[in-house]
Amino acid sequence: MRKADEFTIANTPITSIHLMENAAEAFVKSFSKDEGDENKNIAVFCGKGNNGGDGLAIARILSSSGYQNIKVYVVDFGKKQSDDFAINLQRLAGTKCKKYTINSLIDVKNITADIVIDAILGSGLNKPLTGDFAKLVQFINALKAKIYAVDVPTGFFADGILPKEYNGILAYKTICFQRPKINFFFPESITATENFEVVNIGLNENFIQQQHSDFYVIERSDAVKILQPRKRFSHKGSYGHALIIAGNTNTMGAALLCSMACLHAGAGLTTAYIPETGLVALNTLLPEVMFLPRDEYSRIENPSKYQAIAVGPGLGISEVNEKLLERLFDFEKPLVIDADAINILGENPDLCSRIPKNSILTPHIKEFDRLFGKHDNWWDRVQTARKQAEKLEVVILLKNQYSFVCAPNGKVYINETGNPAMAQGGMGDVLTGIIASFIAQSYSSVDASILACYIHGKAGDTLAKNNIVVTASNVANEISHELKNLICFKK
Ligand SMILES: NC(=O)C1=CN([C@@H]2O[C@H](COP(=O)(O)OP(=O)(O)OC[C@H]3O[C@@H](n4cnc5c(N)ncnc54)[C@H](OP(=O)(O)O)[C@@H]3O)[C@@H](O)[C@H]2O)[C@@H](O)CC1
Ligand SMILES: Nc1ncnc2c1ncn2[C@@H]1O[C@H](COP(=O)(O)OP(=O)(O)O)[C@@H](O)[C@H]1O
Repeated sequence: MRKADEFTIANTPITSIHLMENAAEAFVKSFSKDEGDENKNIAVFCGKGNNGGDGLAIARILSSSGYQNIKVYVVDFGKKQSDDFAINLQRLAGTKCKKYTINSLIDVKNITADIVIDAILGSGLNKPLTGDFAKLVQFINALKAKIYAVDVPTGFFADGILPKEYNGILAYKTICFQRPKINFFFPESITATENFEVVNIGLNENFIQQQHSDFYVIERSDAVKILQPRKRFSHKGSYGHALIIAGNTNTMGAALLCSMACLHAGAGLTTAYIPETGLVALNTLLPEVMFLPRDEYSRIENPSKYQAIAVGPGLGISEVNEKLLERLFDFEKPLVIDADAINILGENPDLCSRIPKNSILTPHIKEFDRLFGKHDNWWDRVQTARKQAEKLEVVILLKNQYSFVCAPNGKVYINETGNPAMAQGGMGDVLTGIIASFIAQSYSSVDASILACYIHGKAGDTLAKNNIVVTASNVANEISHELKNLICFKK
């Protein structure tokens, strides 16, 4: 992002001070949607770098937009000021904002505020907070004001391993510029900021796109690009046959949910390879899905007739299922590997080298750590996922509120759709069914994973507009509708 700032400044008529003005305006636009009351006491804390420069410009723009009670606190603990900070300090002089300087902690004693705007340190943070900075931040957090952070909460590292003990600003919301910081996608960031919003500040988009980065946020346009319309004269054979190997006596629901999602995501044919005890439920709930009986003696006679095979949801961990997984590996055909199939691999790590290339593994955090070892932070976990995806030549879809699709070429696609209403059992089974469906329809493993993640979360988002909780079967039923909405964006 720094390079993009520099490029924009050097190659467009935009100067760095203009860019700062854009950033401040974008911040105020978002802030004033949330905080319409112009009489609240707002304290803007500004460091002396560019983050502080943003803070000064924000205070001025808020004041000229009608906010009445703005106090600006310049944090002067002996750091050098940036040029754009200095310009904005001059510009503040003509406004109604009251300005104070904090040279030491003695100066903060009587500060009170309803709202704090934190512009002390932003993306320039290069070491953990200590000394006066740490104490000041502690004081601000204790004000119990609603804190809005500018670009990054002070003390929060935008990328890299987050320190175990976070001692930075506890923001209600961070309004960040142009692109989200990678660390916002990790659960550890919830301490630093409850929410974040990305606002456009006019950085050169072409340049950002050309920059080398292994991390991409999945956008609707990506999903639209991947999704293919159903063609004239096509028939069920055109959309592939998916085999769902899932379910057990007590966990038949997993097989049903997975098959249901596979159906609604458009596979031409779906067969559930489940124990006989599931037959009645399958026929009752999903008459379109075919049945293949599974017991310890059964074999998949003709694997080549399936364009996609998913294995694992509710399968159970047993020697029989371990053998089943080994036989599947012998087919040397990409698989969608979820839940107990991953747990079986966790218990038999030697099997990993036999996973067919281009398979897709869909672990949640616990399954991931069982398979690849315990991790105590998400940054490392995602790095391991990347390494393993490259080494095993598979896609690893690490599931969470934000899921990470780690491709065999080292790229990571971050999915932003989905919400806490979806935090209920069976949701992952649905995702597996959707992926299997897309593989059956001939999408590549990476494309199928990206599209499935996006549409799964999008379905959850639509349903969460009117429901506090969204069940897995609701999501499965919504998929086809979401795909139809998406295809409408295709030119
Ligand atoms: N570029 C642009 O055009 C645009 C940039 N924008 C804005 O700029 C922000 C980045 O600004 P920035 O690079 O000036 O860094 P910033 O976060 O203000 O801090 C700098 C100072 O922090 C210090 N420091 C570091 N760690 C520390 C610690 N632990 N404890 C104490 N001090 C510490 C470090 O000093 P040092 O310790 O290295 O001597 C340095 O002096 C970005 O977040 C966005 O808000 C927008 O306006 C859009 C246009
Ligand atoms: N808070 C959330 N926000 C977004 N997605 C969520 C959230 N909670 C769960 N999900 C999604 O639901 C799925 C849960 O998967 P998993 O834990 O394997 O479920 P199960 O094993 O019950 O089927 C994942 O795709 C995950 O991304």
